Amino acid sequence: MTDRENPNETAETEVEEAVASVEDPDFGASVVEAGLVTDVSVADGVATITVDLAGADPEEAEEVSEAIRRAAFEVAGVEQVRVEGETPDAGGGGHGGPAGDHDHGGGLSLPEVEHVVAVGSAKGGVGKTTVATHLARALADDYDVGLFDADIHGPNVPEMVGVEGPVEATDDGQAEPANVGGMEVMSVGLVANDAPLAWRGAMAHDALTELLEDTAWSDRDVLVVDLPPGTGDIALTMLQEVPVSGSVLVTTPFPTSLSDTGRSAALLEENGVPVVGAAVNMRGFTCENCGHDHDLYGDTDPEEELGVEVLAELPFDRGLQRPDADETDLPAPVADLVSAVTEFLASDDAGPVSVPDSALDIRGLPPRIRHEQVGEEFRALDPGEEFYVVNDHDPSPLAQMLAGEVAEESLDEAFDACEVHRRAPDEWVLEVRRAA
Ligand SMILES: Nc1ncnc2c1ncn2[C@@H]1O[C@H](COP(=O)(O)OP(=O)(O)OP(=O)(O)O)[C@@H](O)[C@H]1O
Repeated sequence: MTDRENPNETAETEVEEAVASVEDPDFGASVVEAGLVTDVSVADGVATITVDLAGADPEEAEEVSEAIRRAAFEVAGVEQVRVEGETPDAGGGGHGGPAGDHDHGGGLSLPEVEHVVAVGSAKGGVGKTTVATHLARALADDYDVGLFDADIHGPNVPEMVGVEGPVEATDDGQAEPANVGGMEVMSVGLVANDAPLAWRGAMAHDALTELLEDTAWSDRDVLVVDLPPGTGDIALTMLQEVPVSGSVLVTTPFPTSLSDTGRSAALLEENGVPVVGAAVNMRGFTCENCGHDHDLYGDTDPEEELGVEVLAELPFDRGLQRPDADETDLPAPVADLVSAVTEFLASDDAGPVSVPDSALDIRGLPPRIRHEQVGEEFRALDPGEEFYVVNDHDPSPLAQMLAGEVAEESLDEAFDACEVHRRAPDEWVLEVRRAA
């Protein structure tokens, strides 16, 4: 540290003084003295004022936020004002911080992970772990990959990849993942055997998400998560809390497995979990003696039954029962799956699992303030510049508002790109690029 003055210090003092002129309606004192303003910062002409209005009446909170904004705008050099923090609308749990830190307001924080791909199945024993481990191992040829075994009922991943627990703890108390040829692996089956009670009943979900979050992952391009079977309780909650880029469903071609998996796909989509498609496992087998192909479950049409794309069809083949660590040529169906997942991750559909720190997080702000802040920042954009807004519900109407009211244009004229992504039930991202 040097003694040099913070170049923004003067601006911050001025903004604080301006904001201090706003009165707390309950006590008639300055909002600063009343402790309703918890932080003021100014950088590049953007003043960010953090407030704690969780205890205020919603209407009053809206008025105070608006008065604070207007006061800050009066300060010379301030071009944009952000009011962030806790308001009554946020239910006491505001989301004021930057959106880029993967904090999902009750969700999981996985700052080291670029993309999470969840592998799940509506039924047990259909080959979910087999598919998840093949996928992770094959992706690890080109990417930094993590594999998390969230299957508390049958944590088979360690056996599939040939590692044993218990894993060690790092100096700061995190669980050190096992390293399998550069791929990092963590499993319920790798934690000490003397703590299994937490893995049952109501506590299982908390214990599982804690293990995922408290694993000392290095920077990972992709984290493959092997989910517990079913899409009830643990699996669905897990999917809602983890910032999942895409999920892969595993099914056999058996009719009931297909109909259950189709329902699971619909449920996931309804809950904002993107479904990349399905891997149909044990599609048929080639007899070692007669050399003929046999269909194990009859002639079903998985794609029609599932309502999602079939990414790969894996035969019943003992050679597929575990991935080969030294494999140079991927089995064809595994290669199909990997290329479908890779293509998805490179597409816009995978969404911004990480959004930039500059994103405007309007969750928890009173509605009028939300619209004003979004409009103001959009007006300040240069042509071709990108803009991210994080909201707690579908921000599509905001895009309409920006195009119509702010730019007085149609959506196509206003934006070169306009995407809505749902990262978690209460975390939606609007990503627009202003027309060049
Ligand atoms: N394509 C395949 N060919 C041959 N055997 C397979 C294939 N897929 C899975 N198996 C075998 O079927 C069994 C169940 O597979 P797996 O453990 O992957 O299923 P799962 O859906 O993860 O099960 P669980 O619900 O218990 O977690 C394993 O013994 C596995 O080796």
